[in-house]
Amino acid sequence: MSTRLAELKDISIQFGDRPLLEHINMSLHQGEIVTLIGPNGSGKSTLIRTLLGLQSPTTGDVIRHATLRIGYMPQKLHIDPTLPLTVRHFLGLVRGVDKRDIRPALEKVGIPHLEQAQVQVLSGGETQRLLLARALLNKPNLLVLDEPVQGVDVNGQVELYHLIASIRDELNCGVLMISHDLHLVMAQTDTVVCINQHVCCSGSPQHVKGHPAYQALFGVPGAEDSIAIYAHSHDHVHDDSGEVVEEGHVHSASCQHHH
Ligand SMILES: Nc1ncnc2c1ncn2[C@@H]1O[C@H](COP(=O)(O)OP(=O)(O)OP(=O)(O)O)[C@@H](O)[C@H]1O
Repeated sequence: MSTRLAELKDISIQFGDRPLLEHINMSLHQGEIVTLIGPNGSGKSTLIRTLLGLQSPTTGDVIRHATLRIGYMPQKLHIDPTLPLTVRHFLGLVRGVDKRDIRPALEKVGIPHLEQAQVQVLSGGETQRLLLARALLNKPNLLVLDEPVQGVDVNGQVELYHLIASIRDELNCGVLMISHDLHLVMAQTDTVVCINQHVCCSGSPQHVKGHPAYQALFGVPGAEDSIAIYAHSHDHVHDDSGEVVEEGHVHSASCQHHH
């Protein structure tokens, strides 16, 4: 059994009187890649922010192992476009960074040739690699990646997921990441957690892909017409057969949370 790094225990989050997350349980281990998947606005980033301590849960606990060191890759790079800033300088801004670690981090993510490039001119894929390099500078044992393949074409996404898996192999770190495409990420993930307010289903990618709750949200593989990942409207919820339920969440035997 690998070392447990962190645990989310019965996390619920409410904004005003709107419940966003309900009774989420999740564990993160050394050497394991966990992928969070769920519709837009389902609370994935909020859950990650809760793990990071940036968001307080309404109820529930975040348990962090004493040795936990998180390397966080945010969803977006916010940089003033008029500010001249090289890749090397950008990484040098990380608090407590040892400048000797910059070059190896860039090598690890495959962009050492961009050390002197301006960050504003990087392509989508290069920008994501830079953010990944920054997350690695802290010598983390848990990488937390909020949509690491954002703004990258399909081939680039596959490459990035391979890169993340090879970094996991090399560092034996844990990884928690958000993805929008189970099919692209499934070869490089150990565990998938599908959330839509609560944990709809979780387990191996194969298990989740075949689960009715996943299929209700993302469509049945092969039935192209029913795939509606981005067109999905969330003013309603589904039960596990995919039926639309007007109000509230309907519990069923496949729900993996406490009733
Ligand atoms: N501090 C906050 N106060 C009020 N509402 C918030 C707060 N933080 C997040 N929300 C709301 O919670 C919802 C979920 O946001 P979140 O970014 O966690 O979803 P997500 O699953 O990561 O979405 P996406 O896939 O679109 O990135 C959004 O409607 C957001 O506006």
